[in-house]
Amino acid sequence: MTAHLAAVRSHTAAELAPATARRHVHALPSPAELRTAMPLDPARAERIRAQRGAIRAVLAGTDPRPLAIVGPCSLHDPEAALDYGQRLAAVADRLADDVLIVMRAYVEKPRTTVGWKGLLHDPSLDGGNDLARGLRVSRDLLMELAGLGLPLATELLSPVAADYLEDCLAWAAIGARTTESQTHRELVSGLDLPVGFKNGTDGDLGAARDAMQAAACPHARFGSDADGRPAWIETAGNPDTHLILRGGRGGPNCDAAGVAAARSMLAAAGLVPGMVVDCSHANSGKDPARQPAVLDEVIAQRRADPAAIAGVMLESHLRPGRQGLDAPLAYGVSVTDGCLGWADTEAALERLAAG
Ligand SMILES: O=C[C@H](O)[C@H](O)COP(=O)(O)O
Ligand SMILES: C=C(OP(=O)(O)O)C(=O)O
Repeated sequence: MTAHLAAVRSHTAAELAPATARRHVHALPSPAELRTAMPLDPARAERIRAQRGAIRAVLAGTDPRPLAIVGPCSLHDPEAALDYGQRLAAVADRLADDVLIVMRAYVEKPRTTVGWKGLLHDPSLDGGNDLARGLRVSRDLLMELAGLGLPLATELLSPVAADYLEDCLAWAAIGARTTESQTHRELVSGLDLPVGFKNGTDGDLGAARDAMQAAACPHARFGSDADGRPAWIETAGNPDTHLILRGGRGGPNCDAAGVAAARSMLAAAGLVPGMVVDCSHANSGKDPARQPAVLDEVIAQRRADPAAIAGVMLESHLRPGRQGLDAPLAYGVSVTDGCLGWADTEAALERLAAG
């Protein structure tokens, strides 16, 4: 050991990472501690492994059913999330021969500037930002939802948080704001689950293509081990990534011409053609009432060419629309992007299954 390293080791952790005027450091349990305190039972873990395989088969085209990633823009109320999950699980069972339904269980939200960042960051929805409680509440909710038998989807925003939640997930997204991030591409390279990369908020597809190529390769990255110690992590590369068309500043990109352009880009790069269309965000102009029309356009395209689009994403909650956090909250209404209500969601999934 060099004299310099010995000197560093003689310092306490607090001395090395002091609070400053610009930051205050709070302790968290390690991923191993949280997972040991809140273990996923073996039956659920086994089912999640099978769900990952089922999603891979749809994306590879060996299962002809469409994938439907459906659920709230964000989960803010565990009771409403479980109520929603129970209804979705019943529909997923009923339509299982014709559509593979996965629940959006988003506990982290990327923001354009600032705003509520999700249950994981602020479980009390009051700006208290108790991330330690956010981890417990989020893991508890994901485990309960997984217990309903639904495959779960989330956006992986904080690479640190992924270590605490990844085992509960059947699918993950890298969002439009982070698809270009090397850190997120390296994270995906080490994940053993299918992952969708969204096109950029400007509508650029190239960043998602580059992300898929980068994530398929092995990497060496900085991270921490299960006990929270700093670690150098070697990742093997993830072959199970795909594109998510979410539209961009120029408008939607999921019409037949947009899908054809995306397919030829993927083919030129030698990437899997199975893509997902996000019927919300810029493809609906953030107007939830337009999601069914976007879905119908996707269904028509699939009818003409079943291989054109592997799946869809819908933002949906128990009740339609959205609400702010500055007034008493109505039950089952999104606190982030506007969502379809339950009746329209069920009707949309039935059309997708019939299509
Ligand atoms: O899906 C959610 C939002 O579109 C995304 O988190 C950005 O939200 P914002 O523009 O309201 O910050
Ligand atoms: C934030 C989301 O989407 P995007 O990254 O496309 O804005 C989302 O799906 O919740």
